Parts: sequence; structure tokens; C-alpha cells
Amino acid sequence: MIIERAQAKLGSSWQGREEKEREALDGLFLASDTIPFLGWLDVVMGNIGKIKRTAKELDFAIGSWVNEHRERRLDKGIEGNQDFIDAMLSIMDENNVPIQEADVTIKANCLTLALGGIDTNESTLSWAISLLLNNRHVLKKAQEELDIHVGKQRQVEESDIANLVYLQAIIKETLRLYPATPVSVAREAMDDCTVAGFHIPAGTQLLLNLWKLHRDPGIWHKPLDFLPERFLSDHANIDVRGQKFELIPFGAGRRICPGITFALHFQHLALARLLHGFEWGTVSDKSVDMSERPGIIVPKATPLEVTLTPKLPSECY
Ligand code: HEM
Repeated sequence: MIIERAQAKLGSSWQGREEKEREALDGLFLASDTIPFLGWLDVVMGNIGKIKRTAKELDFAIGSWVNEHRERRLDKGIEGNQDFIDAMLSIMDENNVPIQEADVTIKANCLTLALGGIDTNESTLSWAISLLLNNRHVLKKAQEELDIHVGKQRQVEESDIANLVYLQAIIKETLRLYPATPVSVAREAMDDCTVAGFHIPAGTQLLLNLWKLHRDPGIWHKPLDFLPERFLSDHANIDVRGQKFELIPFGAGRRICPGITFALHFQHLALARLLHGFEWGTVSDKSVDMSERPGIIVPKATPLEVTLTPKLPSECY
């Protein structure tokens, strides 16, 4: 995804680049990000160099977006639809932040949004759609909930989401079965401590296996089954905001994902619009392949192919 977007942004300047340069973008994630003691491997494999080149590419691409926005505002003033960069530029202007400092802040925030928010959201939504296609009774029930609360004459709006409790349960159940980062970001013990009876000396790095935790049969009844209903009955009090340690797809504690609210808004609204606006199908009516590919953001092994048939009046689209 990141590569495709950078490619789209760089447009013609991308053409003709060497394959190895494109591969540099793959170096965006280091082995040591997930398994810190593999840091030496990143140096040996040249990943550090790749990541520096990647950083330059991204800095160039995002810097050009900021420049385009600034020039447009100088030309035409602030009018029409405002996007994230416009909003950030306005805040910087209002606070008289010097241009260079403003640029660094805006670029850093855009990068955070892009790196933290694109693949995670895309992967979660793909798994949710796949699970629903393989569990048509759940899909049907979600569509019925939408028909009751939204009707068939308009699109779903953000304000509808609070009423769509079954839809919210579907997203929780998807995040339980397919947490976007199945292995958490590492933590380092600052002091000697004891975790689950094990002595952990200060300085030890710990990784949490969210995938296993979310499928623990000691916590979850039928842990491998897709059962959104569990979040409306025996697990109704569990949310995903890092307070209930049985379900922590966004992590927990001080370094918990800062994008939770945005991610949940996006997941709920995107899934609701797709369910409400379209009848879904699979190519050749086959069930969806649920196998996974290795990756930090656990991707599907095969691309998801869905057929969508509009089901609302044409003026709603
Ligand atoms: C379904 C969507 C998402 C999932 C499942 C997810 C999951 C996570 C997880 C598990 C962590 C590590 C937390 C920890 O170590 O305790 C994390 C960190 C982070 N996420 Fe997300 N995330 C999602 C969406 C987003 C979005 C939309 C953004 C940006 C708007 C974002 C930005 C970040 C950032 C910046 C961090 C690093 C925080 C830090 O280390 O202080 N994430 N995310």
C-alpha cells in the first residue's frame, strides 16, 4: 500500500526507477522494530541504508503535498473543501509558527497518519469483509440492523453508528481474530518485576502475542469462531481501548495506539456504508480464502475479490 501510494504521488518521476530503489520502500520496517535483538541483522542486510533512502523519498513526497497546499492558499485563499494539510497550515498560521518548523510538524503528522493508519485500517477492513462473506448469516443480520436504523432512502451517517451495536460487535470480533499487529510493539522492563510468575530482570525486552491472547480458550468460548454476538452477551463489557487486557488490538498503556478513535470511526463508517449500500458477493460464489501471509501488519495471502451491487436508490450514491 505504502509503495503504491508513494508511486501514485511521485507519478511520472517514479517511472524508470530501478527496481532496487522501489525495493528500498520495503525497508520501511526493520526486523528490529518487532524483534529488537535482531538489530544486527538490519545492519548486515543493508536495511538501515534502505530506510534512510525511504525516509528521503517520503519526505520529498509529503513535502511536495505541503508546498502544493501552501501555494494554492496563497493563490486562491482559503476556500472550498479543507483537508488535513489545510487544517494544519491554518493552525500553524494562526500561531505564527515559522515556515520551516511548521513544515516539519505537518510532514511528521502526515507521515504518522500514513504509516500508522493506512495498512492497519486496510487490513482490518479486508478481514472484516472476508469474515462476513464467509458468514452470510452475520452479514444479513448486520444489513437488517442498518435497514431498521437507517432505512433505505439515504446513506449511513456517522451519527447513526451509535445505534449500530451489531456492526460495532463485528468490528470488535474482527479485531479479536485479526489484530492488525499480531505481535505487539516491544516493551522494556525498567525495573526487575514478575509477570505471570516469571522473573523479568530490568532491561528485558518483552513482546506480547496479541494473536494468541485473543484466541485463548481460557477467555473466549469457541475462540476460533467468528461470533460478534459474544460482544452483546458474555463479553458485552469489553471494549478495545486498552482497559480490558483480554482484547487489546490497539495495545495498552502509555504507548497505546493514538489512532484508536480515528480507526474505529473509519472502520464503522466504511463497513456500514458498504453493507448498507450494496449487496455483496464473491466471484464464482466461492468462499473467501482466509489464509494469512507473513508480515508485520498481517495481510491476506490472496487478494480479496468482492462483487458489489448497488441496492439503494441511485440518488443516494
Ligand atoms: C485498525 C486500525 C489500527 C490498529 C489495529 C492499530 C494498532 C496499533 C498497535 C497495536 C499499536 C502499538 C501499541 C502499543 O505498543 O501498545 C499502535 C501504535 C501506533 N498507531 Fe495504531 N493502529 C491502528 C490505526 C492507527 C491509525 C489510524 C493511526 C494514525 C492516525 C495509528 C497510529 C499509530 C501510532 C503513531 C502508533 C505508535 C504509538 C507510540 O509508539 O507511541 N494507528 N497501533
